[in-house]
Amino acid sequence: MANLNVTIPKLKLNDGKSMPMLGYGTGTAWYKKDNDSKTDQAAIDAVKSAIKLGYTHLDCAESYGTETELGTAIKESGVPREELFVTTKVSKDNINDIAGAIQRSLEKLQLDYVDLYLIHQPWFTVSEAELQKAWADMEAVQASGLAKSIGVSNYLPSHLTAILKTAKVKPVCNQIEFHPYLQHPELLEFHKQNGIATTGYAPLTAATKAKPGPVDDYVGRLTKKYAVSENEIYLRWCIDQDIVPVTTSAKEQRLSDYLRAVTFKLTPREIKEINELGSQKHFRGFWSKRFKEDDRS
Ligand SMILES: NC(=O)C1=CN([C@@H]2O[C@H](COP(=O)(O)OP(=O)(O)OC[C@H]3O[C@@H](n4cnc5c(N)ncnc54)[C@H](O)[C@@H]3O)[C@@H](O)[C@H]2O)C=CC1
Ligand SMILES: O=CCc1c[nH]c2ccccc12
Repeated sequence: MANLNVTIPKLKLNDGKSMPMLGYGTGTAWYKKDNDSKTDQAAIDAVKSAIKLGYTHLDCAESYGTETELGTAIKESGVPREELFVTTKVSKDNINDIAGAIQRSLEKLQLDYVDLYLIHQPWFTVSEAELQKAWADMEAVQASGLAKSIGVSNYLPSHLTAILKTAKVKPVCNQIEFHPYLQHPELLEFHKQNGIATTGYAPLTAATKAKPGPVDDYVGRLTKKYAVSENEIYLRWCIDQDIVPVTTSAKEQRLSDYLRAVTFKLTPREIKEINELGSQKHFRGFWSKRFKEDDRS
């Protein structure tokens, strides 16, 4: 397998830290843990392959049940801690004990700190005051040094507006589902106005879950032009818009292929064409019951 020896570019965050612009996720369809107390060797091996290939941005969450495996993989990889960017997320079960949740996550991860700590979803804190309290608890985690940066996931403009009213520290990012069939133009504009970076999960949806679709033919032509697969076009389409895609696979070949996304650049016209074609279809693969049917933000 070709090790491309690529350099993954970094995105500067609003707190001065930097995030590698291609993430490797550990909470996905390929990995389903049937017993939370058992360590899964396949998951450890998959993360180690990713790190060996050059992935440094590693995305996790306490809900995934993979923090122990991620921690073991990091340790066994031998890569110095400071070369990695590790994210985990607090789950709804622990939203009233964020201080305890980060400690437990760090223990499983065998780390002294995470680079990024996120609130996984907003809807369990229904009132504005509860959203604000949870965010203040995140700020305390950052002040304690256990998370270098703090952010949110699956937040809508209304949730962000609520926390920004009382925030001492702005979220560095909002991790949202992002692909041509879920482009969130208003939310992205809100992020831009407030200096909040966008991290995009499920970036390969148009190729893996939402076919056939209006972008298929055009993206097919781009695969020939750039001699890459559809997956890399979708990853590059994110990166070229300063959106950090978080993808995954247990297959080493696929992980190696994804890295080609940092070896070429789409033109502004190609990005615009994918945006326009993609807007003709709406598809949400995650949390659809939590978002209102008509909510595309
Ligand atoms: N914050 C949140 O609420 C969420 C965060 N995430 C994070 O994002 C990460 C990536 O999410 P995904 O939806 O998996 O991203 P994705 O859209 O990049 O899909 C990756 C999946 O597609 C498969 N795939 C790639 N090419 C394929 C092909 N040609 N044929 C068939 N399958 C193919 C891969 O094997 C892998 O299972 C997660 O591991 C997690 O860390 C994911 C969902 C929600
Ligand atoms: O965060 C994204 C969705 C997801 C993937 N695996 C799990 C496990 C438990 C909660 C959520 C998720």
